Amino acid sequence: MEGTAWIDRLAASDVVLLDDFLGTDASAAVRAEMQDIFAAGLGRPARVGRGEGESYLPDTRRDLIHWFDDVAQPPAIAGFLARMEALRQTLNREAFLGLRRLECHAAYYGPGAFYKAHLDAFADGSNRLITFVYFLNPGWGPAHGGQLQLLGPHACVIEPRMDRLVLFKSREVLHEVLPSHADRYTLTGWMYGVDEERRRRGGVLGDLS
Ligand SMILES: O=C(O)CCC(=O)C(=O)O
Ligand SMILES: [Fe+2]
Repeated sequence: MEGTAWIDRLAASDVVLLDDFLGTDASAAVRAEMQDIFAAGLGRPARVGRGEGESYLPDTRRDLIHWFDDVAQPPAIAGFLARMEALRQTLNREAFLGLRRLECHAAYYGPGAFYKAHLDAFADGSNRLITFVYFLNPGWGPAHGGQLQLLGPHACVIEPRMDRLVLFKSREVLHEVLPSHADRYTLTGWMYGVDEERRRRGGVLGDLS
């Protein structure tokens, strides 16, 4: 990837697009592993909110997701996660964002699936600071739908093209996924700042990574 100019673009406009993120072979390998995950039935209907407020709201979102935990992932997905971890460290070094960790899930939007307008940061003092979405849809065209629509001052339409990564500020950028008319695979994740609860308890040092 080209230097760190993308960090200035993210700071200036809250959103940045990086095309050809992994390259042709690596992105195709990630897509194949994603297809295996969902073909194996590992996708679960995504829920909205968290903790006791979490619920299945099919009028709000209709994707299937599979969370990655700490155990080993298939090699191409592991390579993607390693790249994202490197980006997290670059953001900390160059932009002093204090991003402590990242989480990521695989998502599959089948025909008719969507995700209505939302912010990714929870209202209860969430520490999600940066959202990333990596698109895995070769041959995408407008008839396939599933565009990531940014709203409000950031309004623009992002086509979910193969090997494209978008990063945006989780608290600032209202967005929605328009109805998909084809299989749509993505890796979506978040980089977290200092845990608010932990900070209140004075345990920040234990959270350093
Ligand atoms: O798949 C996308 O384009 C965005 C997904 C999203 O907004 C989310 O999972 O919070
Ligand atoms: Fe989102």
